[in-house]
This record gives sequence, structure tokens and C-alpha cells, in this order.
Amino acid sequence: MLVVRPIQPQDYAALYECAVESGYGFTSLPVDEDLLRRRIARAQEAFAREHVSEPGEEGYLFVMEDTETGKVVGCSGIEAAVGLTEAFYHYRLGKVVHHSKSLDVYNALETLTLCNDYTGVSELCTLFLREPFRKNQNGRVLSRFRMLFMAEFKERFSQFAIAEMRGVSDENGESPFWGWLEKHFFSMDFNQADYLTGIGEKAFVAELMPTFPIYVKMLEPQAQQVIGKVHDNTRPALRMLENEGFRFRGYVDIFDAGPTVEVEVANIKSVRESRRKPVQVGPVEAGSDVILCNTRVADFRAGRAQIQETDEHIIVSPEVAAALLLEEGDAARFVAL
Ligand SMILES: NC(=[NH2+])NCCC[C@H](N)C(=O)O
Repeated sequence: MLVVRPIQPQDYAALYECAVESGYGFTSLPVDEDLLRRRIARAQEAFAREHVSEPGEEGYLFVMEDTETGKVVGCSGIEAAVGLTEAFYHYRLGKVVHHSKSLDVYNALETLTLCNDYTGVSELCTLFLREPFRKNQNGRVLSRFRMLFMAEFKERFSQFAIAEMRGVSDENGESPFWGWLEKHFFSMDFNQADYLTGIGEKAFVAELMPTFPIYVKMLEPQAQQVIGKVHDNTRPALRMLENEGFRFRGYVDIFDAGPTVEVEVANIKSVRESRRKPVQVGPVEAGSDVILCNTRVADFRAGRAQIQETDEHIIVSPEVAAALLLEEGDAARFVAL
């Protein structure tokens, strides 16, 4: 069975492999020993914190483990609130109208304005599933169990959540939007800039990023074309989030112009449709396929399971109960797969 659980220090080697496999442009998993170890330590602190009444510095990071082999097959995270200790940046697509009645000229123009509008918002991040496991809806489980975690522990998250989607770049990591920034402002390549933000060194953004609004029309056509567009590999993830209710509201990444999608947490489909019932352990007949989790923080477990639902309970098999650390009478939360 594939079980999702909080990351542990002994998962370091597996997380490092995920970072290597995820390649260029995957900002939150840079190949950097220090950063990855800090990430694990931060997650441990977050899961260890028992009484959290509002979102803060917590960075929850989970791994998916194949219980048959003990191997980590992927990871997935939630930042409780971004931008609280360091600025968190976006470009906001806006409009200005230049109009002269006397001359009978009217021009509506798109602009990009640097902003920190998502400060304090929760972020779904760091979803990576290793290639051989990209089947049987494992990716959906690895993304959507987070909605169950947020539904169960509402007080730990902001009212709103975002996800930053990877923008357009080619197989060498060349991004048309970055190309324009590089030429006029940064003089370093995309991978280097992405890596620096990934390891948390963002001072250069404040120093070098164009802070005055930019007229989109003045960008090179190749750069204009990719604003708000996702990388081909990211299309399925975007579709899944859109099904959950996430929407593009005109915020794009400052480097590759990939879209950021947002949602009110209470309106996420899997949050609204998830339910919580006490567990009975026993044989499951004619069960339905769900994502199921226990309701603990430090000992959180989630996975795909067959359950049978009665008015008062859900029945789970002894194997599932053991894998998800559920005992007879414990509360469990679930949502249809
Ligand atoms: N693709 C990137 N690395 N973009 C830069 C990081 C953007 C992110 N919103 C932040 O402020 O941390």
C-alpha cells in the first residue's frame, strides 16, 4: 500500500533523489543538501507543534511510502502562510486605459505590476511523484490528501490557498519570459535565479527586479505569449486543481510568468465533500474507493482505501487500519477518489 506520512530525517536520501529527478524549474526542490535538511527539520517542527491557533511559519512536508518496499515514491507539501518573514512576490496582470476624448484615441493596455498580494496565504507546494509511480491515480492521492489535512486542521491554515504552477520553459530550462528579464535586468540564467530563490536567497529579487509597472505590449512577443501559460508537464496538475475549485485571478510568477491559482479553503471541493466518521475494523464488502486519513498531526497517515460506509461508521480492513494507524472507534476523514 502507498501511505502518506510526515517526512522524517531518515528520508533525507530519498528527498535528495526526488530533488535530482525533479530537474530544472522545480523551484521548491533544489539540489542543495543544507536546504533539504532544513526543510525536513522545519516540517518536523510543524508536525510537532500541538496547539496552533493560526497559520505561521509551519512548512508541512509529507512523503508517500510504498509499505511493501519501504521506499519513498514522492513528496507533497503545504506552507501554512507564505511571505511572513521574507517578501513573497508575484506579478499582477492589470489594465490601464489611455484615453483622449479630444483626439479620439482610446488604448486599453495590459500591465504587469510587482506585488506581495498573497502574503499570509497558505500554499500547496513541492508535489513530486517518481516516474514509475505515475499511474493508478497515485498523483491525485498525493495532491488531494492535502485537502483532507486542511479540512481537518482548519485553524492551521489561512482562509485562502494558492498553488504556483510551473510556467513555460524548454528542455534546456530556457524560459521566454525570463529571457526578457535576463537581457534587461538580471544578467544570469533562469536556472541560477530559480535555484537562488529555491534556497531562500531572494535579496537579489528586491535589488534587481523591475519594480515599475511594465506594459505587456513592450515585452518581446515570445515573452508576451507565455504569460499565464503552464509547462506541458504541469497541465494535468492544473486541471486537477481547477476541478477542486482553484482559479486563475491574474497573478503570475515573476520569473517564468506561470499562473498562480487561488481558492478559498472552505470552498475546495474535497474539503467540502470530505466527511468524518468513527472507524470499525473488519472485512470490507462492496466497498467504495476513497482517500482516507486519520485525524492526528504528528502521526498523520493517509492513503487510498476501500471502505464500506454505514450511517454511523466506516468499516476498514485490518490492513488499512494498521497502515493508517487507525483503531476501532478512532475518527477518520475521507473523500471519494
Ligand atoms: N520561479 C521562481 N523561482 N520564481 C521566484 C519565486 C517566486 C515566489 N512567489 C517567491 O516569492 O518566493
